Amino acid sequence: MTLLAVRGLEKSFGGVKAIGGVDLRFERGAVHSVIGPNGAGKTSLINMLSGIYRPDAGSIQLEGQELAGQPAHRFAAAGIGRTFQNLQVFFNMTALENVMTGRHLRERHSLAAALLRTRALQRAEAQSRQAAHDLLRLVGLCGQDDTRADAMSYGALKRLEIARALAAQPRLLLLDEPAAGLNATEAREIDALIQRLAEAGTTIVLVEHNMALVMEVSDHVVVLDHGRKLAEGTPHEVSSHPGVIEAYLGSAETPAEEAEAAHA
Ligand SMILES: Nc1ncnc2c1ncn2[C@@H]1O[C@H](COP(=O)(O)OP(=O)(O)OP(=O)(O)O)[C@@H](O)[C@H]1O
Repeated sequence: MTLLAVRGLEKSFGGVKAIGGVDLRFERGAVHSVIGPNGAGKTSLINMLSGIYRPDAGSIQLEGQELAGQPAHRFAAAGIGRTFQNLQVFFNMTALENVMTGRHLRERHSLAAALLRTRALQRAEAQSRQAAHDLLRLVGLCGQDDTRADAMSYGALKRLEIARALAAQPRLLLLDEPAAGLNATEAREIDALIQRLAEAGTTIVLVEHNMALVMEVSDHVVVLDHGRKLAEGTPHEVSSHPGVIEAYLGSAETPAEEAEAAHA
């Protein structure tokens, strides 16, 4: 069943058409990847899917709810979460506190409740701590609740970023290059984590240059080139698509070659 449907999406910057009329469907519980050569429009697309950029035209519907043109907090409230290439982590806070900041997106308390520290608020805080603890365990950061972010490795911070995004309990999670800068072992941990999330029912949209990860984890791959959808299908279908091979020849290795190189 379709969770997110995108129709006729367009975005230009000056004379550059970053996204030029793209239609997409993201199915519930599946892992979708968006790939393409540098400048293809991947970041522009996920910035629109998370409400950071306002599209020039087109529709973005989450289970029939129109979100195009709404502010970013509406996308979050509707159930779209995301991670960022440049980590959105508070380095002077512990891992647990970082994850709790993500959960606060969903919580609403009155000023009076906060000032009086009502029992309901204390209960909510205890639940929030427990949920953050569980998420750290889920992403493989068990035992690091009280570790300050500035003492964590880059690989651990990438997983902390995912835990922070999950704290808002998104139905659809946009992952912006979660494996960038990671070694092969750390990338495999991200691979396993994505599979666990999808099995638990979270729909994933992955933007990633690590083709080994994309080929391994995706149910469905969309290939963008010059702001347009060049191909889509299973990893096998897109990696043998002549147009995709041609698009990659000018800039980088083909998806299949990149996947092989990443495995080596
Ligand atoms: N904020 C912006 N201002 C001006 N031009 C932009 C902006 N964002 C993107 N572009 C342009 O839109 C086009 C698509 O860029 P985008 O960053 O979406 O591609 P990408 O596929 O994410 O590339 P990469 O893989 O290098 O991150 C590029 O020509 C880029 O220069």
